[in-house]
Amino acid sequence: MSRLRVGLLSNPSAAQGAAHRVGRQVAHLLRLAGISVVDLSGPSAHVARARAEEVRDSLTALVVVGGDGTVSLGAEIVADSPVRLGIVPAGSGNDFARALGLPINDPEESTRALLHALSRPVVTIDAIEIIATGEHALPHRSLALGNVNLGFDALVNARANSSRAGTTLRYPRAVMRELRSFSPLPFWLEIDGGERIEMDATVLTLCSSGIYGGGMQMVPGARIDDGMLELLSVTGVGRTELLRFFPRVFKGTHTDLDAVDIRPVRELTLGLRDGRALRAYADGEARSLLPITARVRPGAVRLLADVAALRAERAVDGGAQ
Ligand SMILES: Nc1ncnc2c1ncn2[C@@H]1O[C@H](COP(=O)(O)OP(=O)(O)OP(=O)(O)O)[C@@H](O)[C@H]1O
Repeated sequence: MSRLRVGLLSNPSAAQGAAHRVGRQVAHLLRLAGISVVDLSGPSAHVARARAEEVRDSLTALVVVGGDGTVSLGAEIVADSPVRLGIVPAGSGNDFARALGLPINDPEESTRALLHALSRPVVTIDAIEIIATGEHALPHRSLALGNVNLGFDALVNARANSSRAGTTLRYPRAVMRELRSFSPLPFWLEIDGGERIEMDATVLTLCSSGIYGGGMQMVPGARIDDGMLELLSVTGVGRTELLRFFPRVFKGTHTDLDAVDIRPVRELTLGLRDGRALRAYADGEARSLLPITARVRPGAVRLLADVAALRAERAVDGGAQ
């Protein structure tokens, strides 16, 4: 038996229950490969987190089985520790896994990739720290690995998460419902500690991976390991233009439109000028109400994935298409 000890946290609610079965399969395969596996899954995210935090320092890696929400839960548990974060995509959207180029819907291939990465050099990636800064806000801090949604797509995310529609229809339906009543949001922003500026934006997203919403390539050039974030804003567009804009984001061809601006950012503080209650969403999960500060935490998470090999594979696949 190897001395490697892996904690496995599968989210029984991800992808409407499918992740639990995948978690059991991955645990079995890891054990067959001689890895000591401790199951940290729990009936709630809160219980699973407590179990994982209790044993964290005895682990080589924490493997999370679920979607983007479970990945960010895992990132919060291992951030700033030597424990590596392994990801088995088993959620509905799996956008962060897509950004990494991980195998999707293939537990055996996922396990092979984890075992391979255990013998490869450690790769670190950036995290995004989100802090509530409102005068009356309860102290709240969370981490995300993918993106923080602050505009139209935060409203869409809120609606999609509360929808009973099936996974494929949930997001497009929420887009259509939100579009009916949407008008640009009156933000104030302070970028990298600079002066306060005003911006009426439709879409406003702080990106590390740049991919969300089930494969939307919002910022195609974003990198998860460059110590920077990208602030994407879409301004000056009405509902009809926004409707035309959305299909383009799946190919990432929207970035040359005049309405779209992408700028590198390390830290962003923002709120709404009209004092409306708007909640930020990150990696598909509800976070703090605005105002918030969100900042990059360079190299905060050590990944259990051979990112270089995954990138090379993607380049070959891309070239072959
Ligand atoms: N027992 C549990 N363990 C871990 N997380 C849980 C648990 N029960 C509920 N959750 C919550 O499940 C929610 C959704 O998880 P996740 O994002 O992984 O799946 P998904 O929504 O199907 O996938 P995606 O975000 O990729 O579309 C998260 O808010 C997470 O906190």
